[in-house]
Amino acid sequence: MNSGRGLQAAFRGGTGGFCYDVEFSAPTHGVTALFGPSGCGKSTILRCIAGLERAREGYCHFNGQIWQDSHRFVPTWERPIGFVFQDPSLFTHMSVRQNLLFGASGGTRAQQQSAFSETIAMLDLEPLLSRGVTHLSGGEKQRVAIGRALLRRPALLLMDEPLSALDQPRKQEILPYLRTLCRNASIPVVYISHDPDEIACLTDRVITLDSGHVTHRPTWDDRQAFTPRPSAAGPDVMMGT
Ligand SMILES: Nc1ncnc2c1ncn2[C@@H]1O[C@H](COP(=O)(O)OP(=O)(O)OP(=O)(O)O)[C@@H](O)[C@H]1O
Repeated sequence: MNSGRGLQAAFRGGTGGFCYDVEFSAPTHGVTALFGPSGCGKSTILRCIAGLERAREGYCHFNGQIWQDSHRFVPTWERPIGFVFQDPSLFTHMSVRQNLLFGASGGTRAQQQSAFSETIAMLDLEPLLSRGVTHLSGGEKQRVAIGRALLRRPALLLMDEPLSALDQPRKQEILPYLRTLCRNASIPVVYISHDPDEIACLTDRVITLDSGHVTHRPTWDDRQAFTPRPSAAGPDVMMGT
């Protein structure tokens, strides 16, 4: 495994009776899916990348920074990541604007204001800014959660089935926003889903998992400039290297 740019990860361990042993990498651009049936270990592996789970043996490098190896384990709050979960977990005593600004970081005041304007435009949040979050629809809450994660200016965005708690109409409502985000954001994304349509619509390459193991992984070349794929094309799924 090289230690260049992008994400390089290898985790071996167990949670309860479940054992995993995976190795994969992802480039610095576009959306990499972790895909597989329910219970195959997608969330566990994403939690390992985030440092929310500590694999017994683990290796995780991102853009040359060591997040985990045999000597060190960087805690979650020191990893430059944004995390969007299935449950938006918003602060119910705060307005949409306050939720978005919570934890917003990095750059000058002008850069923060510009990032805020871009994010609310991309996710169409302007009409919601002064509202409380309790009575937002599921899709609106998830848009706020995505905006909040982006405003932390993460170097890597981790998304764990962000649409799975939504019914079909809410999914259809939020998919265009996610598609825009995935195409426009310059942040690499690792995206979990077990929905093939979502994977085809949103992601550029797919790592498939089964029973805690990688069954297929794509090849990629980070020296090539990233060209967003036309929306009609499917993601790059290739046999394991
Ligand atoms: N804290 C835990 N204690 C015991 N077992 C766990 C724990 N967390 C996960 N597991 C088990 O590990 C396995 C993998 O779970 P994980 O949530 O990573 O799968 P997944 O592929 O994300 O599933 P889904 O698509 O249903 O969310 C499952 O069998 C699950 O029951």
